[in-house]
Amino acid sequence: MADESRLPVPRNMETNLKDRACRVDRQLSFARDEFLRSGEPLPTLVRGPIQASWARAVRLGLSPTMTRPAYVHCPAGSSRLLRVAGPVLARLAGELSREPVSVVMADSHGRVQQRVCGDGALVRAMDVVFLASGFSAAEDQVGTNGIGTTLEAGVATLVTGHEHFTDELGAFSSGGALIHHPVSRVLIGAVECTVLDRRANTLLMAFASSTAQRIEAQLLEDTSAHERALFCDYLSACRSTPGAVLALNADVVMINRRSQQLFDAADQAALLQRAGDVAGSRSTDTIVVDLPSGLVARMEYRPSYRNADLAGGVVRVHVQQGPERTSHPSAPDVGTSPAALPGLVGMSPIWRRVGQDVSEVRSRGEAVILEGESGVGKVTLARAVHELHSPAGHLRVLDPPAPSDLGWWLESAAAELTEGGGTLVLRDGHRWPIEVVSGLAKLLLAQGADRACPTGSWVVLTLSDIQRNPLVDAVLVPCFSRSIVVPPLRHHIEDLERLVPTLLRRIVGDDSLRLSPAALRRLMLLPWAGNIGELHQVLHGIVRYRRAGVIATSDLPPKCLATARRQLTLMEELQRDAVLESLARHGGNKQAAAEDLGVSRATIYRRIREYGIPLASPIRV
Ligand SMILES: Nc1ncnc2c1ncn2[C@@H]1O[C@H](COP(=O)(O)OP(=O)(O)OP(=O)(O)O)[C@@H](O)[C@H]1O
Repeated sequence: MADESRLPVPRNMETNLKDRACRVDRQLSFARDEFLRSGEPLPTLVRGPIQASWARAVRLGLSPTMTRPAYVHCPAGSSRLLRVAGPVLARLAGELSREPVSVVMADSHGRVQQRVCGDGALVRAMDVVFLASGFSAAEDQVGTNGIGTTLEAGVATLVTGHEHFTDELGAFSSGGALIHHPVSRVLIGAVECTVLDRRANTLLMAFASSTAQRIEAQLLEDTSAHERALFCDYLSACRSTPGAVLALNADVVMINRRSQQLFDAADQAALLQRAGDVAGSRSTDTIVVDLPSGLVARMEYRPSYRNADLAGGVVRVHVQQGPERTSHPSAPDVGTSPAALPGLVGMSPIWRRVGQDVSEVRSRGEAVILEGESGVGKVTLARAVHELHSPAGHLRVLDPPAPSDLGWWLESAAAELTEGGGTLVLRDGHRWPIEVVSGLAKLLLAQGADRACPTGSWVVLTLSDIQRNPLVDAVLVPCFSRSIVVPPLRHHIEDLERLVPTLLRRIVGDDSLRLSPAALRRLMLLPWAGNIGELHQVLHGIVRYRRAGVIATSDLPPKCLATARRQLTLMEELQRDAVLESLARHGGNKQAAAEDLGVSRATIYRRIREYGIPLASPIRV
């Protein structure tokens, strides 16, 4: 029998098909322009999933003209998905070597991990629109497209021609399919088949789906081997250790009976969280953890391998110290650390160490840079060290100057430097204008403040370790002999137990308001990107509603109820808050929240899991 796909298409039929496809694409182009102008989709011309995707792009403020998306270099073998799917994609590359079609695979965040394509023209066209390894194809970066929209909608999606949100992608059509972990069914990526053709072609989706299935089958084989290797290491640790043992990787967690006997549920959760933080590491590590119950535990982490691949990690846990601290809300905030830095709260080893380092630098009179994220307590630390060493001395904190105050600011700095005997804190140097940076560098060099300070004035410059100012790095940093990093709150989260009562007392003025142990445990799970400053703001917000009694978990603001395991980007925080607010509006109904946000129920569940949004807790806005 003749192969029908090879039969010639009659000429006039081919022309009719082409005409029809061009007409449909012109209509789509018109509908997209109308949508961008009026914000109203034309439902008869635009399919529902595409309308929802356009609406999301507009909500995120994306431009219909493509800008360079985020880029993260992903070397070969750098992720498990890449390593396992590699052979599948290599086989496909062979099969497709003469076809004008490409296969693109991305991780669950939409970052392109690999692209295979044997057609030179298509490769060049994809390079122009950044559809290449390392670049993000997430919907929040490039709008509607085969990968991003499939991930966002949580279902296989076809995007053709002007259904793409950006003009530049309008020449392509692509079908995307999801890749799930074959055991846990967690979403781990997406695969897209792309052609340089505006005409819809559902075969693209079928091809993408079958590629995703091939990758999942390969993952299943790999998973069993990894988990067997991890299990062997776990058993051998259990046999050689009488104490608690945990083993984990991204998919499984094993915990022995001894762990359950030694630790209560909150301590186990804290141990697992800490273990999760180190579990991706290839080197052994030992960390000391203050647990919510007051126990102090030492965790010894050892990576577990299958051949050269990391299969997970095994952690042996030893209890170092029994509960010793009071959880009474009025734990004193002065003199609590052995270094006895006045007004400085925190007993964790890392916090005491930084206090000691700054204090030693002050003893030698050396000018110092305190570097760290916003709100970590750089100025508070400088103030405390000043109080300890020269309580009668004079302390001046100079905030970044307003443009009209540059002259005044430099004069004040010069006066402080010459007066001597006190402390000058120059705050947030990364935000200073050029005149101040160079003016201050001259002053410091002239005053001899580059090394031990002859005048006795102790100079402290605070800098962000994230927002760098190249001029400050080049001109001002060399004027200081020491630089000390002040750790983010998440690195000494155990100090929260003392910080919260202190900050509440500062805000309310007495001890009438305290935090319940459950609410404290919840706060200890948060990443605190804005650090102690953010904690202060959150407590301030709560005090507006409750001025006395006990703050329960339900009194915490929605963002504190979500517990993502990693630091979220600004965009992710916006997405998390949108889900939280929508769930609150719809009484926790996920279907209604999904419809409200124009995403699938699967996406809502994925976000809930990824951003740690609690399902059982009451959510209020
Ligand atoms: N160890 C601490 N003990 C008590 N309060 C603290 C501590 N660290 C910080 N705070 C409080 O947290 C808030 C932020 O601290 P601070 O202004 O010192 O941070 P910073 O790192 O200098 O901030 P920025 O980077 O924004 O200049 C202040 O309200 C401060 O009182």
